[in-house]
Amino acid sequence: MVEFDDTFRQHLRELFVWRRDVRRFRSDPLPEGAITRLIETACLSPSVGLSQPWRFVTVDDAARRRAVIDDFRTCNADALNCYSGERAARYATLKLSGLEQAPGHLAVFADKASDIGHGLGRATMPETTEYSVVAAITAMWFAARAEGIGIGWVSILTPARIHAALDVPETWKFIAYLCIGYPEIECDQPELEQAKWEHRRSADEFTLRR
Ligand SMILES: Cc1cc2c(cc1C)N(C[C@H](O)[C@H](O)[C@H](O)COP(=O)(O)O)c1[nH]c(=O)[nH]c(=O)c1N2
Repeated sequence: MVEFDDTFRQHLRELFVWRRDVRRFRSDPLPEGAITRLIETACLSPSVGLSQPWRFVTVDDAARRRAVIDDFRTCNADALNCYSGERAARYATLKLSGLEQAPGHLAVFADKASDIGHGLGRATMPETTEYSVVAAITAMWFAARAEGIGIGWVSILTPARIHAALDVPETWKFIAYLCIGYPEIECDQPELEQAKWEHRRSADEFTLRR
């Protein structure tokens, strides 16, 4: 039996407050085995029917990384073109990935074909496979922060191009591309809030009572 005391709960709350999406990384490498350890923690996450549908691809090959970076550049330029006026000018100032600097690159997929879990919980909601993978990524995000390691989620990418660049099975659905490394700074405010792109709202705004 493990008990968590008030001090632990306070630290846990601080972990939630101080976790950030990191786009600015220091160049020092991650310690040996750090990403493996984070993956092991992620694998403790809940998953529909215990299906464990997460699939991780560590990307070290320079040519594959280059293909991902090139795709990000194309997608980010296209995204900029979707805005106009002051919003476009603000978008152009945002740094939306640390792909060039991050020492670790990790792609995460959901295996839609696996029969682990025997389909439990997925018959009416097949999308719970993807939800399970997102739950694992979130766990990894917090576990990393607890070690002083930053993670940045990059979604300004074309799934088909990531598939091709990484040569993974057809049945794997692309969920996330994560940049991993030590952050340049630590902060308790989202970078997009600092950049005045959007602000955090109170939980009341998102809660209905019935
Ligand atoms: C599914 C998903 C996808 C993305 C993100 C997050 C999530 C959950 N975020 C990070 C996002 O901008 C960030 O979480 C919010 O701005 C809040 O900041 P903190 O995570 O609290 O620092 C993100 N950030 C970024 O710079 N480029 C990106 O492509 C993405 N994509």
